[in-house]
Amino acid sequence: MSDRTLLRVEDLHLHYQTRRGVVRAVDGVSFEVRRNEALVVLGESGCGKSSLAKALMRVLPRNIHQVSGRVMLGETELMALSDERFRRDVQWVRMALVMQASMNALNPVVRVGEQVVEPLRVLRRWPRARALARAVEVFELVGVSTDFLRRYPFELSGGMRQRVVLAMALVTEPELVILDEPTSALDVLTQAGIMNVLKRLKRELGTSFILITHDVATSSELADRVALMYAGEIVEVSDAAQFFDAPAHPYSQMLMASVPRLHQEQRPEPIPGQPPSLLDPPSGCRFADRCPSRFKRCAQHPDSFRLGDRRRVRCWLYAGGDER
Ligand SMILES: Nc1ncnc2c1ncn2[C@@H]1O[C@H](COP(=O)(O)OP(=O)(O)OP(=O)(O)O)[C@@H](O)[C@H]1O
Repeated sequence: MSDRTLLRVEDLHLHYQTRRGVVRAVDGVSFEVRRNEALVVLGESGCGKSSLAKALMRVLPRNIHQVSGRVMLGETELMALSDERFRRDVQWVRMALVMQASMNALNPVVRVGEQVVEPLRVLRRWPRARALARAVEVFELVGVSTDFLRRYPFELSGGMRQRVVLAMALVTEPELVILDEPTSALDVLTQAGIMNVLKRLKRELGTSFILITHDVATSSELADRVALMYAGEIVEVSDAAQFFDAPAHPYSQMLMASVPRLHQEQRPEPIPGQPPSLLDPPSGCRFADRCPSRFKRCAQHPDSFRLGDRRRVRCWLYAGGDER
């Protein structure tokens, strides 16, 4: 692992048990995040993005069928830690998660300042005054007036509540912050404000981010790297500039062609068809049914092929590269 690598995920699986069978929400996912890097995990609804975040952060529902793989945070092998050690040393300490719609999950009867310092009070046992002094710092960082520390969530707009949730994630100075659709419930202007805060945080704090989104426009704002998910797998992971300029996987190409753009002569082309069910995904390439480039070999499950230095594509078209 290069010393710039903060997180390395190898062959991560998260399968759920349901009455209808096993749902393979995360099905053999590998990627890495460097220090001070933002990786965007992009993909359509239901492809397994939130499940990936939950598996990394060990926020798991009860109906787990399988969770496996290797996750290294710095020198720490996370999957080998007991729940107790994980909670004490990693969760909210080195790695924080801003869950989807978490701005609506703030406790309505507790002042936001008290909520923001809770990780410090509970995990670090900081006295109240010291913790509140840190809250002032993080409020300034995320652009919320410190007058708001004494307010209740209902007194804040959606955008301000989202910043408060971000402040809560940052209060312990984690090395990695995972953000699951942090702007999807907000209007366009408020979304832009949050994205600007994230860009500034990345610049000023040196924190690494995993930003989960279904929205190509949002992803292009912050991304250094992009991992595109499809039906529980990562089909392409590459530098953001490469991904947006010259996407390699046929799904990446079709996704980019489906996005409306200013100054674009061609009309956006929606991708025909539907992703397969994760209950019983096809044994070959999961995108084959929708892929205009499919050929005989796509009936077999493709490996992830290396294409240049830090790019990998799960598609037989690239089988000439080094297999892994
Ligand atoms: N606890 C659970 N039990 C069974 N199936 C689940 C559970 N949680 C999620 N799923 C299923 O796992 C698959 C992946 O869901 P997940 O929420 O991770 O996707 P997503 O890409 O984050 O989508 P969205 O953006 O809509 O949340 C979906 O088919 C979903 O229905």
